[in-house]
Amino acid sequence: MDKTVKFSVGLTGGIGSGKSAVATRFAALGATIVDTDRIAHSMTVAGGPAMPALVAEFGPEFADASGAMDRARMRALVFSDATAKARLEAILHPMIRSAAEAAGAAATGPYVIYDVPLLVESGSWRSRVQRVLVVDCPEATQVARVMARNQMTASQVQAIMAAQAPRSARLAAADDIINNEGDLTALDPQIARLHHLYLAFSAGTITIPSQRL
Ligand SMILES: CC(C)(COP(=O)(O)OP(=O)(O)OC[C@H]1O[C@@H](n2cnc3c(N)ncnc32)[C@H](O)[C@@H]1O)[C@@H](O)C(=O)NCCC(=O)NCCS
Ligand SMILES: Nc1ncnc2c1ncn2[C@@H]1O[C@H](COP(=O)(O)OP(=O)(O)OP(=O)(O)O)[C@@H](O)[C@H]1O
Repeated sequence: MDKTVKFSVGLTGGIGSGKSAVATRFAALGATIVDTDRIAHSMTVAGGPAMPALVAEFGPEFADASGAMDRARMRALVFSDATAKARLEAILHPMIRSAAEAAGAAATGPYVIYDVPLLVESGSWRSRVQRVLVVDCPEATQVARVMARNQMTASQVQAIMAAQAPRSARLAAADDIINNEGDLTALDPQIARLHHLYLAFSAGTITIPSQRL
């Protein structure tokens, strides 16, 4: 591994699994977090760098009156039409990847956590991180949490889950797993243990298993 590149972890999990809750806690311990959902949002605000290409591809009705992406309209389209989802991703993913890499290169923490919902689905992300950390909870818990957070119906949440890798595929790709079935306080000891492991990897006092290099 290039010594100038910081040790990096790809944090992933299905919608509503608890990635943001986990990332916030790692940040409190000093890790640098690069949140690809947040980057994606910044690309699609009014005047955002992806907006000209999105309007050209999908039409002006996919921008709201301010010029930002109409997220509800785009969500309804892409989670019922796989081709439209691929067209959206073809515009956004390269932009998200390069902004995420720039943020990672500027990291001030001892290691970097890239929060990437689609890490298992995307070969290019898997090869960019040294370690894959999966946040896991039962699918019924994901549905309940997202329904409560976003005022969505169960079938709307299930349509998004159907567009993501299955739970079994994510678990098979994991180097580390955080179980988020319980309450939020159950995260803390799991995160403390992994933080010490990642500090040791980043300091070189433990060797990273070769299959991740
Ligand atoms: C589809 C969009 C318009 C829905 O917007 P919305 O505000 O409702 O959701 P938000 O962006 O906050 O994403 C919430 C969650 O949806 C899931 N999700 C988002 N995009 C995708 C996708 N392309 N495929 C599968 N799941 C997705 C993730 O679990 C994500 O954490 C938006 O997610 C989007 O622009 N997606 C394309 C960019 C992308 O792939 N982002 C994922 C991170 S790289
Ligand atoms: N252990 C928990 N107990 C109760 N609520 C939780 C727990 N973990 C997360 N939540 C809540 O569930 C919702 C989803 O969590 P969070 O936003 O962290 O998931 P996420 O994986 O980042 O979601 P997304 O894929 O949509 O970005 C939030 O409202 C959060 O507050």
